[in-house]
Amino acid sequence: MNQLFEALDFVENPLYEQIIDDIGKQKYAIVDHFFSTEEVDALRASILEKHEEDAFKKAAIGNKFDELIVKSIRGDVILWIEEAKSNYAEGLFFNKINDLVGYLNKTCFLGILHKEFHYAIYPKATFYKRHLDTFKNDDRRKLSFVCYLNHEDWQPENGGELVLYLDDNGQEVEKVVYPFPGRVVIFESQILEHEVKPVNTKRLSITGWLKTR
Ligand SMILES: O=C(O)CCC(=O)C(=O)O
Ligand SMILES: [Fe+2]
Repeated sequence: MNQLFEALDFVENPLYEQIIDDIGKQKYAIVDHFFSTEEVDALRASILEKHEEDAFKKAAIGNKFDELIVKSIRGDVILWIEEAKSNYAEGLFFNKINDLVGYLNKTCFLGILHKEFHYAIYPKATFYKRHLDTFKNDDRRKLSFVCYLNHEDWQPENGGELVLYLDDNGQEVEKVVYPFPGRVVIFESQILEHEVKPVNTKRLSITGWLKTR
């Protein structure tokens, strides 16, 4: 009887189904307005407030690299977000993430047990060179998740495009994604190489990973 109720509990979500379909077919999904204008505004206020508090650290790659080398690879500054200490805006963020993860786990058997997210600010003239999001000897990151917190009037000329390097029957194809506010990009961490092109204006985002262990 309990099992029956659990089955009845499941409501198909067309947006999530589209995401699952897209990732299955093309290794990535792009969803515009995943976060509402109100949610993006709240998260933007939060990222900027925390930046002012100087809580951001220069993004580091692994931990042994020389700072100069790091800078030549990536120039963003990041701040990890702790769900347990969420403010109002972060609470809205995690509500949506947890709903999506619950759905993925119910329908795709992905076994996402952990997640990690950080704010990222790319100051003018910074970038993140082409890379894969998985570390050597660590394959726990399954899906990469990026959500943009830029202003409503963000223009393509501001730069900072995310470029996904796709494989089209052995041919490399570039998929250019503009960091428009509310837009979310989800992709297979172990498969898709990608980069962030140099920005001409400060670029705001949350990046994270859904992990198996
Ligand atoms: O901000 C983006 O569009 C991608 C960021 C990224 O690739 C990373 O933080 O690993
Ligand atoms: Fe990345």
